[in-house]
Amino acid sequence: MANPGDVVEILLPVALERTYSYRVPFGIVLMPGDVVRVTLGPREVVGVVWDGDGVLPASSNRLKYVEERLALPPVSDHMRRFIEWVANWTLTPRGMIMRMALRAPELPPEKPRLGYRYKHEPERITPARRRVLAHLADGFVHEKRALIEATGVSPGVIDGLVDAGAVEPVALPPEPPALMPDLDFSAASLNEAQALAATSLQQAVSARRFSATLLEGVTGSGKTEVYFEAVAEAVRQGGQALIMLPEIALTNQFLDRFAQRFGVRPAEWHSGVNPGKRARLWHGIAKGEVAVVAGARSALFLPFADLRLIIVDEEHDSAYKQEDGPRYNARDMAVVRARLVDAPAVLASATPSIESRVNADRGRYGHITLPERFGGRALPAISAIDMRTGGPERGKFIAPGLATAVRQALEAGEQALLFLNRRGYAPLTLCRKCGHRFQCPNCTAWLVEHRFRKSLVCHHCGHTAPVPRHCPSCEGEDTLTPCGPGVERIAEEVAGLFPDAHTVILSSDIHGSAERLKQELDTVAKGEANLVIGTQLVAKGHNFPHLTLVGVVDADLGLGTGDPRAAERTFQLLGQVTGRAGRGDRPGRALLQSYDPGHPVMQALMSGDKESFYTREIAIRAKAGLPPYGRMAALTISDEDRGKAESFARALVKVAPFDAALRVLGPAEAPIAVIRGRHRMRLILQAPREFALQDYIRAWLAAGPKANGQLTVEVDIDPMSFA
Ligand SMILES: Nc1ncnc2c1ncn2[C@@H]1O[C@H](COP(=O)(O)OP(=O)(O)OP(=O)(O)O)[C@@H](O)[C@H]1O
Ligand SMILES: [Zn+2]
Repeated sequence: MANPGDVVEILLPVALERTYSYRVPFGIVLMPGDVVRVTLGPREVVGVVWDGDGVLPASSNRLKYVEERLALPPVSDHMRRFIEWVANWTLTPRGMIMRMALRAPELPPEKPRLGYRYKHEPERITPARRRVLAHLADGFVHEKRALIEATGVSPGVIDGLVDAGAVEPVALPPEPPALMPDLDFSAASLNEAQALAATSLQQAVSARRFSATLLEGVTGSGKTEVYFEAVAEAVRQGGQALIMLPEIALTNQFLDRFAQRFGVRPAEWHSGVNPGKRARLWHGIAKGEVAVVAGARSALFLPFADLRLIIVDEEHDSAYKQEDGPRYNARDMAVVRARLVDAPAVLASATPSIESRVNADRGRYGHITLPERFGGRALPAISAIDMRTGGPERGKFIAPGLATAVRQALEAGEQALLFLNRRGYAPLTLCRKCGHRFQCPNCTAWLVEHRFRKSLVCHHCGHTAPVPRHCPSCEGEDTLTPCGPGVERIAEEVAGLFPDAHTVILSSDIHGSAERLKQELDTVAKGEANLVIGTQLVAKGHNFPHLTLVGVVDADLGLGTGDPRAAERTFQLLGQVTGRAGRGDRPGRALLQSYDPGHPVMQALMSGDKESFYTREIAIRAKAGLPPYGRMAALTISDEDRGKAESFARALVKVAPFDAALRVLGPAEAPIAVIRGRHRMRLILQAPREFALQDYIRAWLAAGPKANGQLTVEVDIDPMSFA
């Protein structure tokens, strides 16, 4: 506790490691975690009273005073430790992490909600007044907005009725930020395996201590139903639960399923929630009034008053890794947060990450499996179309075998999905006459043609240019040719093959808004569209009951990338997308178009022998010392001037402290050598599992050359993307 005149340490939202000393003014007492406003140079900033730092001697009498303590819930002890943990892990200044935890605290002044009640007939009556009075005739209090909507009158009409004393205004209590789930609304009757799994998770919640459990169940086995019961347990005990989802999976479908179980939707937390709503939720969560939050990565930093369970659904999803700002993996940080609050974490997936599988195999995580689909439904039968022998004619991308299967599905009144993880029309455009290729002026990347938008787009910096009529290099007319397919080109081919199908394309760039995309997903779920063409966003967690056929247009797409997780990712993505088939009454099947159907990933998918895939992949990782058997970090040094970036990277490598256990690879140009005009040099660090990688990097960077000008050094611990 700090009294007036005392010196306190304040953590400020700036990119510096240290805290700042201020003096406590008269009239207030400060505790660690209190949120305060202070001046920093010419600025006013919001900071948090921090503990544990060396306090400056009270004699330094030039210290400024804290301006005021804000009327916000203090940042809890848990949250402060979590902030320290994430900062330390990602090598990010603590203040920048703290900022994420204080993201939406400014509560807009609560607008008084007014309602109206009928009192007596006015002396003067008009048709508009009559409509209002008729609506109020039920004797209940009606909210102004709802009343206006229902009657179509202007607000003045209501005000007039109030002035005439005919209608009485009533103050309504503020709307709650989220409705309380009804635990007994409609519990699913679980099958035996599900019930066992649910009981075990409920016990973990009741134990009130940290545990981590991998909930591994095949697609359609009912993982969601099972973890809902654990959520119910946390709420039954008066606590809160957080369900984390890859952002795109926060669909109406998920929210509706929650509502089917609990009567209301959960509170949603992601970038699309409007600021007013966010602020009210944030405060409701801090007060413990919001019981269940379904959220994306950033939900980890919410100020839960009494968090008793964290679910990470689709835990293997690389969308959990934040790739800019502090580079953290929300799945891993969820486990950390659970440990700090002594609560269980449940990681759910049909195709777990190798990391989580190894943790489960070693007994560090609990392991619950659901080996079968719910309701006796079979997993889809998966087979390959060998593109070397059974491929389509030149310039086409759908093999005759796949076209036939689609036709059969459509004729049977079923739904088919063609999956290609590539947005746009064509990934490369070139001139047939002179060979000119369209490249982004800011990046080492080809421009992707987007035919719907009639433009060439860079997927790295967003650069957009109209598709020209002439080749800019040789002036040739109509010589430009698209190379390779994106989903739009598949849609074009499909339109020729199946002109009568009701086709939708699901791709993140087409729908404009998340709301529109949610609507499109709903039309698919309802079976209104019978032919779906989609990128990876259709793969994640959706339940399309009418879907019986999945065709993977290019199953080899993710394999040749040199990324140590290429095989794992491909296995997960294809396992996920093929798992959309046959979830309803009719059995499903999937066809993989591949030039290498003998590849272990294709073989594992076709045989359904998931275990042999994991065994093999884990052995490869162990042998090569790759994660999770070894640790990795990537340093990206970038500058507008290539020479500067390169000489800085070389200078850095020269001063790397020697350690026999550590390997420093590079510097080498990053695979995408230039992004947004910045040249990127890459260093990769490989170390044994127990190596204190963060400490090493911290010491190294502190001793190394100082970044100046606009040169930046980005550190990525456990990198997921090597682009
Ligand atoms: N006990 C149950 N009673 C009724 N319906 C169930 C039950 N268990 C699962 N289902 C239904 O089976 C379907 C698949 O369940 P769910 O989506 O929970 O599976 P999942 O394992 O999460 O799948 P995925 O990994 O593919 O996302 C859903 O429509 C769900 O409502
Ligand atoms: Zn670009």
